[in-house]
Amino acid sequence: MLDIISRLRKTTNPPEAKPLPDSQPIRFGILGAATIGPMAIIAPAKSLSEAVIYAVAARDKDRAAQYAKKHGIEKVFGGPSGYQGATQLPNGLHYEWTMKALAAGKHVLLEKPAANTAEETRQMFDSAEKKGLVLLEAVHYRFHPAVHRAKAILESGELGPIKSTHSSLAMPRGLFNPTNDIRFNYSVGGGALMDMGCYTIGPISVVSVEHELSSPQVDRKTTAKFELPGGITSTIMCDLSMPPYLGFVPNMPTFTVVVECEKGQLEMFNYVAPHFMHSISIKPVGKKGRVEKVYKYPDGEDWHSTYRHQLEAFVSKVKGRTPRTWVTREDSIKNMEVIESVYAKSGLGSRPKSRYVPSD
Ligand SMILES: NC(=O)C1=CN([C@@H]2O[C@H](COP(=O)(O)OP(=O)(O)OC[C@H]3O[C@@H](n4cnc5c(N)ncnc54)[C@H](OP(=O)(O)O)[C@@H]3O)[C@@H](O)[C@H]2O)C=CC1
Ligand SMILES: O=C1OC[C@@H](O)[C@H](O)[C@H]1O
Repeated sequence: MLDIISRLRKTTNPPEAKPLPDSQPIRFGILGAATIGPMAIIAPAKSLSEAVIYAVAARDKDRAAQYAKKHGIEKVFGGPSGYQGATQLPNGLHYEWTMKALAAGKHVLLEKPAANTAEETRQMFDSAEKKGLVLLEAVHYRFHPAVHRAKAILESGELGPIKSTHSSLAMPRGLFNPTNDIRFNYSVGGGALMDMGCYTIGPISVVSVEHELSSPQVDRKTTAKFELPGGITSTIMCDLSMPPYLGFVPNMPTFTVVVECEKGQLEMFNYVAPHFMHSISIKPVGKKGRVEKVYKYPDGEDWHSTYRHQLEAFVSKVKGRTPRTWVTREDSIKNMEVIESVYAKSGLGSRPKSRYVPSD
């Protein structure tokens, strides 16, 4: 327990990094005075010598100014040059503001899911490639050593070939307000599948879908079954507002993946935010099981969050180095294709395409 508190404390309030003598920090401008900002980029940047949160832009300048003051950000709105972008806007605005940032010559760290459609995602990556800029969808958990370890166990053959996977991501009712949270707002790209389902899928074909709706086009909860190459089946469940157990006992958030293999099972608890706490339970058939926990890379710290590893990778890429992990153009496009295929199968349809038309 003390370990968890200590990690949490250092993750949210990390020691400040000193500038490097031979490398200029990359200056970031944040688009949106967003809730996720402090955890996803502001705190991580404090402990990275090569990143500075330099500017924040918001629709309401006063709000941006308050946010800047609270988080020690120098510029409000920022200028057209000299900093890179991080878009923390609702999903439906990712395309417009990423295209604008790329057009202004900025590298972009883009919140998940990449956009409302696969076609918009393709266009953003085309634009970034044309201009030689870095664009990364923030699928942050993929950068954490615990997730690398779980993958390595599965790839080692210890548990044999994968037969099926089941991933559940669910938040208790009351955490997000259905009347004003972006997650429940169709016009800005809401839906459980967009918000949390985007973490659960890969290059897979949907077989069946069930949704529970919070409004006519917004899935509060989605469960879907997929088929992967090699006869592997995969199910996902994502819920923005789990009803209380027995009608009154609040649920804990659920972030679990279970992988059934021919020679055993791997279950990872909290794969989305493993830096707080996680466990990887390995249960080989007929043998004693074990639990592994991996909080750090050999050259890292146990309080380095998924977001901090992600930011480090982004900065490395911008600086021309090769990051340990990357989320590719193909990953992001495929993810959106699968999300759209699930919405198509359920009849809800894709989230609305952006009306923004890029000028070049
Ligand atoms: N990586 C992660 O772990 C997480 C990622 N996310 C992702 O980050 C993004 C932002 O999420 P979160 O911080 O929770 O969102 P917020 O509710 O804080 O909204 C983010 C920003 O979006 C703008 N905004 C809010 N509502 C509207 C609206 N109705 N129309 C237009 N703009 C609006 C506001 O910009 P302004 O400040 O200009 O008013 C706001 O600051 C999403 O894409 C989400 O999927 C979210 C949580 C966790
Ligand atoms: O990590 C996350 O967990 C909760 C979600 O609602 C959020 O948007 C997501 O990114």
